[in-house]
Amino acid sequence: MFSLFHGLWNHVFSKTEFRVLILGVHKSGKTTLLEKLKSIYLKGEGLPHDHIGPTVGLNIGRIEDANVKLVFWDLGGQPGLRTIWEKYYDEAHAIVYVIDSASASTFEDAKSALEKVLRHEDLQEAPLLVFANKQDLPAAVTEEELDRHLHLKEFDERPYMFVAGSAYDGTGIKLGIDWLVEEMGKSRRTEALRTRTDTYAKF
Ligand SMILES: Nc1nc2c(ncn2[C@@H]2O[C@H](COP(=O)(O)OP(=O)(O)OP(=O)(O)O)[C@@H](O)[C@H]2O)c(=O)[nH]1
Ligand SMILES: [Mg+2]
Repeated sequence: MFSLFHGLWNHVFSKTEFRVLILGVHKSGKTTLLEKLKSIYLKGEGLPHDHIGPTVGLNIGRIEDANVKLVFWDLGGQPGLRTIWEKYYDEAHAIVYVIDSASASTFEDAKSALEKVLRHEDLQEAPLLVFANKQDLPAAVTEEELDRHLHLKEFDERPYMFVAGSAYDGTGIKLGIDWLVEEMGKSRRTEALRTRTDTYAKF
């Protein structure tokens, strides 16, 4: 009887947990974004910019919003490390793809790496937030210019949104996360992952 009530209690009151991959080419600002996310949602400090080096392994960040728990996986974006990304696709509910909007010379690489991510069958239907980072720099292009450059609509049907922002000053972050949480809440991918977990739980 206790376990029945316990299960019911958990079902009604526990927060849904979503796993979000933070991807993008090296130096686009993924880890800085993760630290800013933590400082905004956990109201702590987060690592100072000058303490953040290139990521080689995996950084994990956990935050809680009003109704959900979010687990972020931040991976290294150097070319030799991108093969590791796909090990995490199968379990992820959504993707945040970070682009350095002030570095036009990296756009082609960012585009082809993103195309590869979106083509992968383990990430089907995962909502995509493209974070046009470093808007605090004068050279930054707008999210519309970036959208035009990447031509995502031409090959992908999944829900996606471009948000301009800065991992330094925090602009765009809440807007992007609110959108992502809403999309994950109603996405077919979330439904598929939930069904899979329920099936495993029966065995
Ligand atoms: N001006 C500015 N610089 C930023 C911003 N976000 C990150 N940076 C800088 O960009 C550089 C790369 O930042 P990281 O967060 O290490 O980039 P990353 O994408 O995690 O890089 P890898 O781990 O190598 O893939 C650092 O010098 C950061 O301080 C931003 O919003 N504005
Ligand atoms: Mg990093």
